[in-house]
Amino acid sequence: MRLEINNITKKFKQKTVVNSFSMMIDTHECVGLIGPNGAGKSTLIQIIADILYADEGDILLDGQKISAMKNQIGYLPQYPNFFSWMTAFETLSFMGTLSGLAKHDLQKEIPVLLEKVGLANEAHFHVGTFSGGMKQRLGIAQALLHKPALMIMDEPVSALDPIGRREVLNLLKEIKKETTILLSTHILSDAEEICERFAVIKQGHKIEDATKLELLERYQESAIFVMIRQEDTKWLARIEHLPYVKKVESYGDGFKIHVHHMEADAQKLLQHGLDAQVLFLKFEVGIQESLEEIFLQLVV
Ligand SMILES: Nc1ncnc2c1ncn2[C@@H]1O[C@H](COP(=O)(O)OP(=O)(O)OP(=O)(O)O)[C@@H](O)[C@H]1O
Repeated sequence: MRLEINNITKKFKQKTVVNSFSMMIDTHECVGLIGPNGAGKSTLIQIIADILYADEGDILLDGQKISAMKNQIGYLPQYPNFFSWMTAFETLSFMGTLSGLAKHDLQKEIPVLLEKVGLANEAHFHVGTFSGGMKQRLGIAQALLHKPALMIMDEPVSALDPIGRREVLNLLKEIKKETTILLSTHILSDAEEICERFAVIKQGHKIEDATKLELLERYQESAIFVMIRQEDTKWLARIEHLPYVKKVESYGDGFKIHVHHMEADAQKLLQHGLDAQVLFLKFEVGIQESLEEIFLQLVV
């Protein structure tokens, strides 16, 4: 399976909310579409799910227009809508029939799916009695009914409480073993738990598309973290004027020393400190930012 998102642009009146967005997703990838509120995630997701038309560009699945490949896609909207008076079983049966699945296949498949999403014991309970997490798991079951090759989910966990969030994230970890996933979220830690790759969208533009490792490497700061004794802090005033030191600042329990060329300058700095009889309690080369910090730098 290969999903190609080619130069998608979407305008609402004069406002461009998705701007020449391109990306490729291959089988068994789990990609997080990350962006702040209003970045254009839902709009893009709906275009991929063929619910909304793009003004420009096209979406191809295995080289075919998405409209001809809809049966390969499972879509979970941001706010799935259910009839509260139907049971979970009836809901899946109703939705399955609407999407053209045969009744006898549904009778066999629905119990398997309810088991998979952890709702086997609630199969005959009314959806109106379900928690947010249970409804979202039912939504996932519905999206999986026709065994899609690609699952597209719009903010699947953002609105849930911690328990519901945990239930759904655990379920997604299982589903990703057999299905390709694209999910949108404005909460990076949700995507971080299940996705290996992140596409960052800001004001409709794709501003980053990288794996976790690539992001961490790309945004690693050229800085050295040192912890020294109080009596050695006068050394910091001396190094501020060295040509290879850009800036010295307080950082946590110690100091961050920004340099030009991390490894070479770290050697020089260490030597300089040792010559000045500084006792280093900690000397760390390269300060690793968290993904959250990188994301904030990108979108703010
Ligand atoms: N039908 C519409 N008509 C006019 N403007 C719209 C419409 N749908 C979305 N927008 C606007 O497009 C922009 C992007 O909205 P979108 O819902 O795609 O963002 P999002 O990244 O999913 O945000 P959120 O996380 O808040 O759902 C917003 O400014 C929104 O107000």
